[in-house]
Amino acid sequence: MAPEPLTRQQTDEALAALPGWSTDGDSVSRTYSLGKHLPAAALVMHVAAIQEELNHHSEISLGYNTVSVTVNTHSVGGRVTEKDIELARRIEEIAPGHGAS
Ligand SMILES: C[C@H](O)[C@H](O)[C@H]1CNC2=NC(N)=NC(=O)C2=N1
Repeated sequence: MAPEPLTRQQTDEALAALPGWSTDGDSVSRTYSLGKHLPAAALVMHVAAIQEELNHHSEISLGYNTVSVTVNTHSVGGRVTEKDIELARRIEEIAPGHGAS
């Protein structure tokens, strides 16, 4: 069953517990800074593994020492759902271990 889109207020409330994450109303996103390129690339791989586990996938981009993640739920027409918040929470759990801030 497809998840229900969150209202903007529900999204804002969920992101209040996820510092650094923001929303434009249609997706949630965060950019992480890391010291160097390879640790940033390692974070991308770790996020990719989590995404496969959750079967929920972000747009993720790798810079020299940055990783940017943007996600919404395609199956409900590109709206924010609890699945996006769950992915954001999971990324927050592992990002500090990569030296990301
Ligand atoms: C068939 C497969 O389960 C779907 O395409 C999954 C895969 N990953 C997904 N990722 C995101 N962000 N939204 C989806 O609706 C989605 N659906």
